[in-house]
This record gives sequence, structure tokens and C-alpha cells, in this order.
Amino acid sequence: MKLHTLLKSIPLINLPDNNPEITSIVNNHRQVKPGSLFICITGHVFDGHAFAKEAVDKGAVAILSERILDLDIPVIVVKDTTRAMAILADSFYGNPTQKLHLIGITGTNGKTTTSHLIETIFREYKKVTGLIGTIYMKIGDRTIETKNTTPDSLVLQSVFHDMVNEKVDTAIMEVSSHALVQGRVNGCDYDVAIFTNLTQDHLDYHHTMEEYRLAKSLLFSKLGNSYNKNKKFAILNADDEATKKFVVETSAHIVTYGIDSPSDFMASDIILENSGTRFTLHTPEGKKDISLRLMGKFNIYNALASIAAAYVSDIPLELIIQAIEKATGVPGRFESVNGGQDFSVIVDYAHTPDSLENVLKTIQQFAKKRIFSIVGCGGDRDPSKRPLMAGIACKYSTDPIFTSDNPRSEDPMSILEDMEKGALGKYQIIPDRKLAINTAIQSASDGDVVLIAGKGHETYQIIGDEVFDFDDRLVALMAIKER
Ligand SMILES: CC(=O)N[C@H]1[C@@H](OP(=O)(O)OP(=O)(O)OC[C@H]2O[C@@H](n3ccc(=O)[nH]c3=O)[C@H](O)[C@@H]2O)O[C@H](CO)[C@@H](O)[C@@H]1O[C@H](C)C(=O)N[C@@H](C)C(=O)N[C@H](CCC(=O)O)C(=O)O
Ligand SMILES: Nc1ncnc2c1ncn2[C@@H]1O[C@H](COP(=O)(O)OP(=O)(O)OP(=O)(O)O)[C@@H](O)[C@H]1O
Ligand SMILES: N[C@H](CCC[C@H](N)C(=O)O)C(=O)O
Ligand SMILES: [Mg+2]
Repeated sequence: MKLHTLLKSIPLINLPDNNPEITSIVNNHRQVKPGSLFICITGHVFDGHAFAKEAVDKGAVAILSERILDLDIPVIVVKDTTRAMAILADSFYGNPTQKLHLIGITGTNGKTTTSHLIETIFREYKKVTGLIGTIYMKIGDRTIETKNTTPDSLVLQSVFHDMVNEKVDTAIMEVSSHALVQGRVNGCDYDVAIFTNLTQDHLDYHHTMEEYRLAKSLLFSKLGNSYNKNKKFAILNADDEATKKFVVETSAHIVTYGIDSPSDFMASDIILENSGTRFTLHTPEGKKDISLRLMGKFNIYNALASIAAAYVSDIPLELIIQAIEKATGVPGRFESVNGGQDFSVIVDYAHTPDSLENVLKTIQQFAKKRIFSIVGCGGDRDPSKRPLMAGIACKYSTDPIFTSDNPRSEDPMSILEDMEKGALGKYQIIPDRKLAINTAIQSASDGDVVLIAGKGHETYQIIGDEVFDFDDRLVALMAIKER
């Protein structure tokens, strides 16, 4: 695509005299090839402008920058390169989201689970699906590795482009609050936007709960503002306080779901069982008894949101119910580890106070004796959640063990000290995660439950700058075998 054609998508921009052919757009100088447009991003760690010269040496033919740079190729200056990048990426890849039925999910907890449930329903309806989220990106059955829950706009639009080429009909994606604030999803034309819930997390980045809520609200306030006149739907959790604000911030058609508040899709007569949940589903088409293979009340919310999203996407209710009843768990979410032991071992991705409380309350329903909870808090992440998570582990388990969960650049002992400030009663501190898991598994006996929280599907432990292989499920299995 010619540079001038590409730049037309940014209103009122000054076109440079030269009009080279742009063969790729990149924001990391290592990815520059002859013909690239290199976008300089002012990041949280690096200033991409510092790599502009190296980009030219590697063959970049134009630079998008936030300041004038003295280079021999066209330098286009804009106020905010990150936001301009999203517009250019959308244009460069042929506005792919306008060709997809796009479902976005935001909220503190439940995005990954809900996205997988929706994927299951659409696949049952024989749709070709795309998925973008924490665990991986998927085009049909093909999985693609990912670093962020919501990738940057260049990766995002290029994956959407591949989805269009590979005949994907519906794309389902998790939309993190970081992505909304950083404009990673600008240019995405959502048809359905889902809100799961808002509880404490990421206050290191968003500072206050209101700022965090406003980040989430961007998904809804922008919904319905595109040129695409298809009907847009905001699917909102009626039991969450934030919904009251979102309803006045969107021009989309509102559909609600909930358990306690009157809503379009409701669950009543809930029975929580050891192998799943049962409830009566209320829909605009009447009532139906449902049996889910997923445990915990929180998963009923995820199921309701998924059912509503499929319903507004014109999938017949009967088929939606059939599919949701078949849906099995998501990797690392309430995943049982079975090595023939006479107690339960559960690996779960709970890394916020609310999710930890939900999971431990669910475990309390079936634990016959002791509950061991192995809990840590990530380094370089919201420190204010640390004492809260420790307090919850102490409140809902008999044997809390505090350990490390991706300490990153922080000293593991200082993270544990932050956790201890919220601890109550007796607890153990075992900084080495493997030792913490081994200790719990060696001590557990018939009828006990061992919860290993925080890392779920992760297969690594980040200590300093190093990434070590570490999979809670494999470590637990090994410990069970060694008993
Ligand atoms: C704090 C934060 O959100 N950072 C994100 C941000 O990075 P950044 O733009 O600040 O990047 P940077 O590393 O400072 O680099 C600046 C620029 O220099 C370029 N560069 C840099 C080095 C070099 O040698 N050459 C070079 O060209 C980089 O490519 C970049 O363009 O933009 C990047 C691209 O989108 C993200 O990958 C990165 O996520 C980091 C890795 C991260 O850990 N983010 C977490 C907090 C996050 O975003 N989490 C949410 C999920 C949260 C949840 O829901 O629980 C997520 O969506 O993943
Ligand atoms: N609807 C829900 N409400 C509260 N907690 C939930 C809900 N769904 C799942 N959880 C808990 O939160 C954990 C994370 O769930 P999930 O991965 O679906 O959320 P997420 O929003 O994608 O998280 P992340 O932002 O880290 O990607 C689960 O392991 C479970 O403990
Ligand atoms: N998306 C979350 C994942 C946290 C997972 C936990 N294991 C940690 O490393 O803190 C984050 O980046 O904050
Ligand atoms: Mg997720």
C-alpha cells in the first residue's frame, strides 16, 4: 500500500512529498524489513524514538513519530503514535473487524472463561470462530502464542486479517482495561460487548476504582459509534454496581443478566454440586432447567453472559443450551489434578481478592476436612491486593501457605511481607513455590482439598528477568507421585 493511501485514514494529516510503498508496519525496530513503516512508541519502559535511526539502517522507508526527527526518509509527526497506530493498522489490514461478527469481553474476572463458553456455543452452531485472550489466540483449531491478554493494535489487526482470510465468522476476544486505556482496540468494530464484573485489581496502573471502571467503560461508550449500522449489544451484569453507570454511557441496545437483580437472562433455584451446577434459566423465551459442568456460582454468571451473547447473535436458544451443558472447563480454571490421591488438588487462576474468595467458597462446599490454599501475589502488580488476598486465604482455608507467584523485578520476601499485613491466625510462608506445593500435598489426607491459586494455565515462573519452566499442574502431579 502506498504511504499516502495509508495516511488517508488519519484526518487532516500533512502528507510528505515522498510516497513509498509500505510493505509492513512495525513498532519494534527488530522487526523492521526493507519497506517497513516504523512507528515510534513512547512506552512505559522504552522510548521507541531512540530506535528510529536503527530502523532506517534496517530499511524502513517511513517513520511515524511524536516529534520531528532528523532522518533521510519521510517522518510523519502525530500527537499520539499509539492511537495513530491503531487507525493505520485497521486500514493497512483492510478493516477486518467490519467483516467479522466481533464479541468483546471486559471485566475483572471471568473473561477467559466466558470467551471459551461462547466459542463452544458458536462452534456447536457450526460457525468458524476466532479467539483472542489470555491463554492463546485461535483461528479455528489453530492456536497462536500470545504475550498479552489483548495484544497491541498491530498484532490484533493482523490476526483479524488472517481470521477473515481463513473464513472466520465470529471472533471472540478478551478486552483488558490496559488495552482500552492504551487504545490497543481502537479501530475494532464490536457487535457485542460483555461486562463480567468489576472488583479490585490493577490499581498500580489505574490508581482508583473509578479510573479502573472508566477504562472498562470505554468498551461500551464507543459501542454503536462506528459507521457500521448493524445493531450493537451491550451485555451487562445487572448484579454489579458498575452496570448502572455503563447503561447511561452506551448508545448500544442493552441486555442484562444476573442472579439477584431482575434481568433479561436470569438464574434462579441454583444448586451447587460437587461436579457442576444446576439452575433455572429465565430468558425472553421462557424458563428452562440447566445443568452446567462448571463448578461455582461465579460460573453461572459466565454462563448467563455467554447465553445472552449467543442469543443476540441469533443462535437458537435450544442449541445454545445444548452447547453450554456440554461445555467443559477451561485450562487452569478450577482444574483438578488427579494422580490417584484420596484428596482433591485444584489449580485455579484466581489472582484477585474476589476470584480467590469465590473459589475458596466453592471449595468449602465440598471439602470434608482441611483446605490447604497456596497463594502468592505477582510482582510489579497492584500491591494493595496482597494483604486482601492473604486475609481471604486465612479466612476460608484451614492451612494457608503464602508463596511466590511471578515475583518479576520485586524481592519475593517483600511481596510476602505485604501479604502478611492482611494475614489472620495461623499460616505458613514458603517462598519456593515447588516446596509450598510439595508441603501441602505431603500433609493432605483423605477428604482434604489443596488449592493452588494464581497461575492456572501458566507454564512459567518469572523471577527477575528470567523465565523458568513451572507448571502448577505438573509440579502437583509429581508431588502426588512422590507421596
Ligand atoms: C505496562 C504495559 O501495559 N505495557 C504494554 C505496552 O508496552 P510499552 O508500549 O510501554 O512498551 P515498551 O516496552 O516500553 O517499548 C516502547 C516501544 O519501544 C519499542 N522497542 C523497545 C525495545 C527495543 O529494543 N526496540 C524497540 O523498538 C517497543 O516495540 C515499543 O514499541 O504495550 C505493549 C504492546 O501492547 C505491551 O506488550 C506491554 O505489556 C506489558 C508486557 C505488560 O506486562 N502489560 C500488562 C500489565 C497488561 O497489559 N496486562 C493486560 C491484562 C491484564 C488483566 O486483564 O489481568 C493485557 O492485556 O495483557
Ligand atoms: N464471573 C466470575 N466472577 C468472579 N470470579 C471469577 C469469575 N469467573 C472466573 N472467576 C475466577 O477468576 C479466575 C480467572 O478467571 P478467568 O481467567 O476467566 O478471568 P479473566 O477475566 O480472563 O482473568 P485475566 O484478567 O487475568 O485474564 C478463575 O480462575 C476463577 O477463580
Ligand atoms: N493478567 C494478569 C495475570 C496475573 C497472573 C498472576 N500469575 C501474576 O503474575 O500476577 C496480570 O498480568 O496482572
Ligand atoms: Mg483472561
